[in-house]
Amino acid sequence: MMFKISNLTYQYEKNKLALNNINMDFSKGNVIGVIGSNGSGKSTLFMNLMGILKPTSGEILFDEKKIKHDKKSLYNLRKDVGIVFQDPEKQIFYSMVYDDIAFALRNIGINEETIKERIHEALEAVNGIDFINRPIHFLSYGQKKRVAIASVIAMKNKIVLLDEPTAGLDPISTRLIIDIIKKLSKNNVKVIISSHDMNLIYDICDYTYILNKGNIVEEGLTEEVFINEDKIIDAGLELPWLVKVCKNMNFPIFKNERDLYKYWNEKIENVEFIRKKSIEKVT
Ligand SMILES: Nc1ncnc2c1ncn2[C@@H]1O[C@H](COP(=O)(O)OP(=O)(O)OP(=O)(O)O)[C@@H](O)[C@H]1O
Repeated sequence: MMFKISNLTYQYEKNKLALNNINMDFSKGNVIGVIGSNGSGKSTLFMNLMGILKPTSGEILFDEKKIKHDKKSLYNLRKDVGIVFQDPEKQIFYSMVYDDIAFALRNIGINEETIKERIHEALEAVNGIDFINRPIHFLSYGQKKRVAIASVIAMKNKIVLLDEPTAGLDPISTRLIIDIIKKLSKNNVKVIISSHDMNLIYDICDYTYILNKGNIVEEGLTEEVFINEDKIIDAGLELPWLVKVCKNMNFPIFKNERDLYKYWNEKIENVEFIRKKSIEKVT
């Protein structure tokens, strides 16, 4: 059950390509990152994947079949693929949280009993069970975003697209979202994240694509795509802080903070050991 994109081009206006002949294969990772600066084409890509936009040329294969844009095909596609838009307001259809999450589930014919269970489960997962009977417009931006994520969790999609999942969120909510993404991945849901938050991508994606003005300029295992700093800078991005620190300290490049501290503490202990030994020798 996977997306494969070949030679996808998308054009909103004449003489300007929002996506220029791109190729992607989402079987290459479990949590896939798509990074790029403002206007690089990330949202356009996601809207093509959801069938909201139709490729100008090239094709998107899902499960080895070309995506079709008739009502029935899109209905089937969206049973498997869910999206959380950057702006949670875009995703709200009903005034009450419960009904809003229930909407998509009712749409695919799930019974009310199961819907109730799924809504509880999904809201628990985003730490938002308190919102269940609240009107959505009473919620803050970050709370709305969590409701939007609960909606896709409740759908039990096989693939989830997250457009800037942590933009505008405080550190606690950001950590919560990271945990949710890790949990989804553990449950074999493929997660595709678009972001210009390099730290987020470095932390959770195992495979990453870099978009620059509609072109894919780099792709690979996440640890490897950040090796070429010039390409990152050229794409209007920056290195994740961890990579920057490791690089400038001439350390090996670590994938997580814990390994860096472990390495540093061992180094310090070593230095301490040598210092003690040298004192022993002298005395
Ligand atoms: N509805 C539209 N009509 C015309 N041009 C558009 C439209 N939407 C996007 N574009 C153009 O397409 C290009 C890609 O935009 P897109 O929104 O996909 O970028 P993005 O990477 O998601 O940006 P951001 O990080 O700001 O969300 C930009 O040059 C943008 O100006």
